[in-house]
Amino acid sequence: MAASPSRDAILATLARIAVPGGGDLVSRDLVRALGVDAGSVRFVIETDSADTARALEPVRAAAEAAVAAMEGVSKVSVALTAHGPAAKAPAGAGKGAAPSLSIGRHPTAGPNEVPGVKRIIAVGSGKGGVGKSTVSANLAVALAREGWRVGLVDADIYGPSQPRMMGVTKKPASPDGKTIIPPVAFGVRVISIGMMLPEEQALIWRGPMLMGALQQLMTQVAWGDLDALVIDMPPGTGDVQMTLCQKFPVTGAIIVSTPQDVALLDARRALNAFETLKTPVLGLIENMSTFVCPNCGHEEHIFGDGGVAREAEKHGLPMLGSLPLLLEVRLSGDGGQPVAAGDSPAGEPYRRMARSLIAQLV
Ligand SMILES: Nc1ncnc2c1ncn2[C@@H]1O[C@H](COP(=O)(O)OP(=O)(O)OP(=O)(O)O)[C@@H](O)[C@H]1O
Repeated sequence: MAASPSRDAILATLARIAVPGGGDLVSRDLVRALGVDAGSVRFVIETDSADTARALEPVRAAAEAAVAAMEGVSKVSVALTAHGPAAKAPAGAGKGAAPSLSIGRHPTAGPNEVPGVKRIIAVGSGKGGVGKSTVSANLAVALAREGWRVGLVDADIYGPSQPRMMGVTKKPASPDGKTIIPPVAFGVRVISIGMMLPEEQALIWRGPMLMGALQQLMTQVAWGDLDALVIDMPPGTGDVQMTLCQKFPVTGAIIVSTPQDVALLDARRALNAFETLKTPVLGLIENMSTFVCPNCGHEEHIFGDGGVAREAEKHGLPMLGSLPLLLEVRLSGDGGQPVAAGDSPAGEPYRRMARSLIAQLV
C-alpha cells in the first residue's frame, strides 16, 4: 500500500471541491480537525448552522469521494457539523426514536456522579486501530459472565464501533425523552453515540461539544446498579480523556497496545497522561501479540515480541493479558458476537483477564 498522503495533498484535493455560494472547501475555511493516520483520513466540515450543514451534504459526499480516490487512502470519514446545537428531533418522533440528547451542549462544571455505578474502568490506547474497542467489548462481556453487572460506554465519538461489535441495532428507549434506557447485549448494558445517530452520519463536534456529549452519555443513561462501567475511549490523549478523568470518578484505566514500537511509544504517552491526571492505571494489555498459522502451526510475532510486558514491568504495572491475532476475533467483532460471549478457546484470554481484574478490584 502506498504511503498516506500529506495534509497538504489532502487540502489541495479539498480545494477542488466547490461550495454553493462560491469558493471551495479550503478557501471558505470550512475544514477542521484534519487527521491522517496510516491511510485513514478524518476531518470535519464545520458550518454555521444545522440548516447549512444539511445543505452541504452533497459537498461532504463529494469531499469524501475525492479523498477516497487519492493514492494511499484506505478509509475516509468526513463529518458535517454546525457551530450551534443540532436541531431538535422532529415533534412526534415518539416511540423508538433516538432520545433527544441535546447534543452539542457544553459540559457542565464540576465533578459528576454516575449513580449506582461502583467502578468506572477506562480502556484507552495511544494509537488507533490497536484493538481497544475489541478489548472493551470482550472484557465487558467476560466481566458479565463472571457475574458482574456491567455497562459499556462507547466514548469513541469519532468512530463509534460498539453497536456493530456488540450487535446492537435497536435504538435506546427513552420514555420521557430525557432518560435513556440502554439496550442490553450479552448481559451488558451498552450505550454509544452511534446509537443516537443514523449510521452514515458520523457527526463530529468541536472539543467542548464533544465533551458535553460524553457527559450526557454518562449521566442521562439509567444504568441501574453496576459493578463496573467500561468506557471505550477514543485513541490518543486528547480532550475526551481529560474530561472523563477530571469530571468522573474513574477507578482506573487499562491501556491496550500492540507490541509494535510506534504503538508502544503512543501507549507510553497515554500512560503518562493518565498518571498526570492522577488516574490509576490498572494494567496493560498486549493485543495482536502473536499469530499462529492455522495451516502449519507456525507462530509469528508480526508486530514484535514482548514489548508491552517490558513496558508494564518498567512502570511496575500489571500485565493483564496477551491476546493473539485471530481471524475468529475479527470475524466475531464484525459479526456483533464478541468471542468472549461464546465458549471457544479464543475467548479464554478475556475470561482470565476478567477474573484477574475482579481480583484486583474487589
Ligand atoms: N486480536 C485480534 N485478532 C484479530 N483481529 C483483531 C484483533 N484485535 C482487533 N482486531 C480487529 O482489528 C480492527 C481494529 O480493532 P478495534 O476497532 O478494536 O481497534 P481500536 O483500537 O478500537 O480502533 P479505533 O482507534 O479505530 O477505535 C477490527 O477490525 C478488529 O476486529
